[in-house]
Amino acid sequence: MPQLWKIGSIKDILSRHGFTFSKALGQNFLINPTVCPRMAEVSGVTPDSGVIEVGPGIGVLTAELSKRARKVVAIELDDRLLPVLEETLGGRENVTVVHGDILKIDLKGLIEREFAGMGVCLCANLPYYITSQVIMRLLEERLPLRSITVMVQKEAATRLCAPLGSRECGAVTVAVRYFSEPRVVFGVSAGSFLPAPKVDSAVIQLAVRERPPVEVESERAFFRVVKAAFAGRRKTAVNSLSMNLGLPKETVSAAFEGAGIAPTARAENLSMEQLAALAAALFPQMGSSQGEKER
Ligand SMILES: C[S@@+](CC[C@H](N)C(=O)[O-])C[C@H]1O[C@@H](n2cnc3c(N)ncnc32)[C@H](O)[C@@H]1O
Repeated sequence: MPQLWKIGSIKDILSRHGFTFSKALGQNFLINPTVCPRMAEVSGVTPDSGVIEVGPGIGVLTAELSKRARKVVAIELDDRLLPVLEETLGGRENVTVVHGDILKIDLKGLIEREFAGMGVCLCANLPYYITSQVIMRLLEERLPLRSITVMVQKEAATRLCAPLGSRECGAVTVAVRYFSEPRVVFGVSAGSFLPAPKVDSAVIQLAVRERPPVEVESERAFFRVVKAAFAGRRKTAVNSLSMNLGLPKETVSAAFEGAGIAPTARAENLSMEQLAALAAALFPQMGSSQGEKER
């Protein structure tokens, strides 16, 4: 097993395999030797738990996770990295590398098959082009994950962990807070990666909630309202909801009045409870979108 943390050996492995970085696959590999142990340390992984990693790259984080977990399953899309991972992680018996796409793979089945009887965490330096999609998939499917610890771009970290009511808050912030309690754990400079991206990064952690903080009759209606409210950032929430849900302004205004919300409020001023109250009031008037199923 080569000493992975040295930049020289990382470059050497990659050049021996003729590997070139793919920007399209978000390939910025960690070369700062302190980041992976720190991430693995805060990930919540224990000797009796399992961990899923998205995009192991050449396996620097995987190796740290394998020292602390009972089992690691690392899902990598780029088949060019499979022989590299065979070289770097081949000797580790508690690591399984799966060739697949995190957005398509059957994660529920994988967890049942690979981690029977274990608590499971997810820890990854995410490919940034699919940050929100990956996080929303993990949360919406209600996978039995204890926590999700991921490296994301600094701006994404701020947005995903923003408190409701702040300027950075968006529809994805509400969704993340509905399913989890998020926090920024530590910042990571752009120079910690090869190649160095243009922006800094941060590790965030989502502690998955057992129960959402508000009760909603229909999650579909709730998230349609959230998306519609935040879709017109410079408009009042009444105007955004009316326009994006195709409802008369009077209907939306009445829902605001009924919930005791000022008609001038913007989406970022609304609390989770207020968004839930609006969804409950507007739900009977909202036609269902094609192909969407009630939960
Ligand atoms: C930011 S790099 C992280 C690599 C490594 N974990 C590290 O920290 O050095 C993202 C990794 O995700 C992989 N990847 C990109 N899209 C993916 C997808 N849809 N499913 C699984 N892996 C993917 C890339 O090939 C790359 O290995």
